[in-house]
Amino acid sequence: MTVNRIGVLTSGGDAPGMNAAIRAIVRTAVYNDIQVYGIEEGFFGLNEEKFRPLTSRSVANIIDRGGTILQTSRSAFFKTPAGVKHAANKIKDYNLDALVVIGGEGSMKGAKALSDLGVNVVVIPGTIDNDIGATDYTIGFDTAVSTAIDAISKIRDTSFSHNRMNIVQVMGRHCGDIAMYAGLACGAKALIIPEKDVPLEEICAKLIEGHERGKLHSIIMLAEGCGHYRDYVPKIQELTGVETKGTNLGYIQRGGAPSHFDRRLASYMGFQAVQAIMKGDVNSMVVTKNGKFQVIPLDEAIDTPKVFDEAMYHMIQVLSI
Ligand SMILES: Nc1ncnc2c1ncn2[C@@H]1O[C@H](COP(=O)(O)OP(=O)(O)O)[C@@H](O)[C@H]1O
Ligand SMILES: O=P(O)(O)OC[C@H]1O[C@](O)(COP(=O)(O)O)[C@@H](O)[C@@H]1O
Ligand SMILES: [Mg+2]
Repeated sequence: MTVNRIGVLTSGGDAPGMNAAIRAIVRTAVYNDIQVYGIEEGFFGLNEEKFRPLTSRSVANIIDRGGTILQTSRSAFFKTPAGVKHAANKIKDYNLDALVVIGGEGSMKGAKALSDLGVNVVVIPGTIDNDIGATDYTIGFDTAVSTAIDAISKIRDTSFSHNRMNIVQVMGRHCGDIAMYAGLACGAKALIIPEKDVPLEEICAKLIEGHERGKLHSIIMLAEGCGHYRDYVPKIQELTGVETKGTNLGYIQRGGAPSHFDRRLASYMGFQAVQAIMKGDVNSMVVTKNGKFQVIPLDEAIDTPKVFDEAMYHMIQVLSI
C-alpha cells in the first residue's frame, strides 16, 4: 500500500509511555518518508479538526515524559453514528492513508467504528488498566504499578507503626490487575478485586488469623471496581476489631515518567504500527504475547476476552499467610 501521510492520536485516560509511542511512530514514519499529523485531544480533536504536523524534532525529549503531548479526551459525540462519520470525513479531508489510535478498550472500539467506514486504522494498546485481553501488557500499566508500589511502601511504614489495617484503593475500572500486581509486590495481606467475589467475612477471617499469628499490620489492596475504600473501612474494622484506615491513590497512578518496560513496549509498538501500515496490515492492533510483538486483526483483538490469572491469584493467597 502506498503511504504518504498518516495521523496519530491518543484517546481515553492518558498513560505513561504514550509519548514514547508517539515518538516511535513519528520517527519510523519520517525515516520512511511518510508525513505525520498529530491529532490533539483524541477523537474529540479529530472532529474539531485539531491537526498539527509532527516532525522528528517535535518528538524530541519526550521519551521520558508522562501524559501525552497530544492530549486526550473522552468524547460522547464521537460515539454516535454522526460523530464517527464526521471524524471519518476529516481523515479523508486531510488525505490520511491511515490513523494510529493509542488508547484503551473504549478507543479500540472507536477505531473499529472508523474502520467500518473505510478508514485504515492501527491500534496501540495504551491504558494503565491492562484490561485488554489480546495483549499481555498495555502501555502505562507497568509504570502505574511501580508508582502504586512506591506509595504503598510509604503507607506500610505508618501502618506498621500503628498496628493498623490499611486499605489501598487503586485504579483499573473493571480490572483488578493494578491491585493484584502491586499487592503481590508489596506483600499485601488481602485483595479485593472485581474478578473474585470473596465474602468480606472470609477476607477478614484471614486478616484476623494473620494478626493472631503476630502480624503487626496488614495492607489490603482494593480495586476501584469493587467500590470506595470509605465503605470498607467501618466494615473491616468491625469484623476484625483492628483499627482500619484507607487511602485512594487516585491520579498519581496515571502520571510520572514511564518505566523502562513501558518505554520499550511503546517504542516497539509504535515502530511496528508504522511497519504494519506500510505492509497494508491495517485494521489491526499491535500486541505483545508471551514476550513477542505481533500485529493481529482488530476484530480478533476486540473479541479476545481478558483471562484472569488464577495461578497468580492463588500464589498471592499462599504467600500472604
Ligand atoms: N463502542 C464505541 N464506539 C465508538 N467509540 C467508542 C466506543 N467506546 C468508546 N469509544 C470512544 O473512545 C473514547 C475513549 O474510550 P474510554 O473507554 O473512555 O477510554 P479507553 O480507550 O482508555 O478505554 C470514548 O470517549 C469514545 O469517544
Ligand atoms: O480520568 P477519569 O475520567 O476520571 O477516569 C478514571 C478512569 O480512567 C482510568 O484511570 C484509565 O482508564 P482508561 O484507560 O480506560 O481511560 C481508570 O483506571 C479509571 O477508572
Ligand atoms: Mg479503558
